[in-house]
Amino acid sequence: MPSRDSDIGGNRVPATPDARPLAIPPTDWYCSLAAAGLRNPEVHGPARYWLQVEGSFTAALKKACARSFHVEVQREGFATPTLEEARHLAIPLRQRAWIREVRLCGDGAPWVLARTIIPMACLEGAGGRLRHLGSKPLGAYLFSSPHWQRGPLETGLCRPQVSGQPEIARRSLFHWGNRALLVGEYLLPSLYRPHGL
Ligand SMILES: C=C(O[C@@H]1C=C(C(=O)O)C=C[C@H]1O)C(=O)O
Repeated sequence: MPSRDSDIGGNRVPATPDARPLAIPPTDWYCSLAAAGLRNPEVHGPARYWLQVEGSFTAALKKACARSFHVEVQREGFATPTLEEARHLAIPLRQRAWIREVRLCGDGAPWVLARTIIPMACLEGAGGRLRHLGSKPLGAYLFSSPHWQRGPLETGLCRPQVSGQPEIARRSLFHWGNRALLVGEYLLPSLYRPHGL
């Protein structure tokens, strides 16, 4: 499996010294909250609200902020998705895609890590804008377009390797005709356990 850390070129943003502990850990995906909840009861706790947000996640996070919301691009560029991601997107297994990893920050602190796989077909025509989002949230683009439709949400259970990494995640495909991109959102405990409970 290609290394996520080494093969993203293009507009790669150098990792900041504190980026490592917040890297996205390997994740198992479940089609229902109930199935994931059998393995991690936290899915049924305060994280449940965030796992079920149907509209723009960015908009929901902005509402939860007392002061400010911002997107920090960790890295983005052409790279090879994992085999599981390629299968999920039904694209050729070694085909490169535009991969974007960001931190979604509320009131100055990282709340969510997000990894988006944008296959070549999505970058054609108007989709070319997806390579130039910078710190503009992807959700603002997806939810303001009449073309993109979200598929069902899956719940992820992460296998954190270092403390402080996300433990719970969600992801879904967004479809435009026969094109699809994959958005994964990895919840940091600071989002649903704000007082470290
Ligand atoms: C898909 C959305 O976009 C959000 C913004 C992202 C980005 O800027 O890369 C990634 C995942 C999101 O949670 C959303 O707001 O629902």
